[in-house]
Formats: sequence, C-alpha cells, structure tokens
Amino acid sequence: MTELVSIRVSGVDKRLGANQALAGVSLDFVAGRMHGVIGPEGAGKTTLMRTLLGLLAPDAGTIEYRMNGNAVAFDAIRPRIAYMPQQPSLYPDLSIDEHLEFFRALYRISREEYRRRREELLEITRLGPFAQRAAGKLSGGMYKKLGLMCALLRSPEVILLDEPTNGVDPISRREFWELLYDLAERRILILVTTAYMDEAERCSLVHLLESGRVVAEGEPRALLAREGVRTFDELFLRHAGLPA
Ligand SMILES: Nc1ncnc2c1ncn2[C@@H]1O[C@H](COP(=O)(O)OP(=O)(O)OP(=O)(O)O)[C@@H](O)[C@H]1O
Repeated sequence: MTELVSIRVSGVDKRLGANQALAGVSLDFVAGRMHGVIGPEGAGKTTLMRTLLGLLAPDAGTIEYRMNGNAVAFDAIRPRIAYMPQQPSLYPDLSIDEHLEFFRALYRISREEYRRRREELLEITRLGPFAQRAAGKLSGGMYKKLGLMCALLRSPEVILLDEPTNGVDPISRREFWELLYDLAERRILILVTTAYMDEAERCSLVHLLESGRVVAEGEPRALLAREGVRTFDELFLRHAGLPA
C-alpha cells in the first residue's frame, strides 16, 4: 500500500556563498498531489529540492515530513523519496538494462520485485525496444526517461523532479507528462520544477518562486483568476517586473 507523504516547509532560509537562495520559504506539499514549483533561473528551485532531500541544511526554518498524517523523522522518509536531478548522471556506455540492473543492486531490490518493476517501467516509458541501447546513444527525451526510470525503480512515495523536460522535444514532453499523470494516480506526492509555463497548468497546485521567495501559489486556474492574468507566461513576466 502506498503511504501518503506530505511535507511542510516553514520559514526556510538558505544562503549559498553570497546568494540568499531561499528567503523565508513556507510551502505545503499535500499528499497525493502534483505540485509545480516554477520560477526564473536562479529563483531557488534546485536549492529547495536539495534542502527537501537533506542534501543542504536550512540556515533557519523547519521541514516537517508526515506519513499518513503522522510526523516522521527524515530518516524514515529518505528511502521513500526519489530524485531526478536536472542533469541525470547516467553512464554513457551502459545500456538501459545495465542501468536498471545497476540501480537494482544499489537499492537492493529483490529479483522478483525487479522483474515486475522493470517490465512496468519499460512499458510506461515505451523504452522496451531500446533496452540494449547505450545511454550515450539515446535521444534527449529518452535519456530523461531513463533518468526517471532509475529514480522510480524502488517505488517511491515522493518524487522530486528538477526540470525533467528541459530541452526535450514537444512529443517527448507530452509523453513524459502522461507518465507523471500515471504516477499521480497512484497517489504519489510529485514535486516538479519547470521553466515551461504550459506545464504549470498541468499541475494540481503551482508555487511561483522569485529570488528565493514564494510570490504566488494556488490551483492553476484559480491562481490566474486571482492575479488577473490569462496565462502563466503573463504571471511570470509580471512578477519579474517585465511587460507581458
Ligand atoms: N553553490 C553555490 N554557491 C553560491 N551560489 C549558488 C550556488 N548554487 C546556487 N547558487 C545561487 O543560489 C540562487 C538559487 O539557485 P538555484 O540553482 O536554486 O536556482 P534555480 O531556480 O534552480 O535556477 P535554475 O533554473 O537556473 O536551475 C541563485 O542565485 C544561484 O546563483
């Protein structure tokens, strides 16, 4: 059974060198929903993800993780979180199958569970026919899908995706989103960062980050209506102080 995981971020600050990457960020990530964290380059999206993953410690503020409504320690949650970084670090010479086998060993997944997951993932990503192809010879979209497969191999309950569709062609982008909807139906908490404003509309809740602060958030349609704009492009430009 999937455990329902939620995350509450309260007043988190994080300074990196001379930059205040996060400045008093408070956010509620609700179990089973697809959250889009959007914002321009340097807004703090990656820093937020790395903080949620425990890779960076906040300078101030707290992050609370809940499972089925009960507060749990980060250590209990960590194995349930999958992360797909902006540039998945895959091995160019290893095939798709060799990558999956590598992560099976790393995550210590049983052979039986692995066979089931492998088949399922190859089917949903439609990468089955390419299972023997080296990662270095995959298209950009396929490469990203392989990154996602490696992250999903151990059935996470939370998945953090940092700009998963950046630089991917529109068809692969659409396929990728179908894949995310599929995951959302399993009540996995999904956090996705994106710089594509059309993708913001695909999320159930959107949070706009700007210079390390949350400047607007809500359900996509309601948020646009409240801000008096028609598109996320307009919202984005307005918050950046630029004419639409
Ligand atoms: N290691 C670092 N040292 C100093 N400053 C950093 C470091 N990493 C990031 N920053 C700065 O922190 C701020 C937030 O960066 P972050 O990478 O979180 O933004 P982002 O929204 O993910 O941007 P992008 O979409 O370009 O990845 C930026 O001003 C960035 O320049």
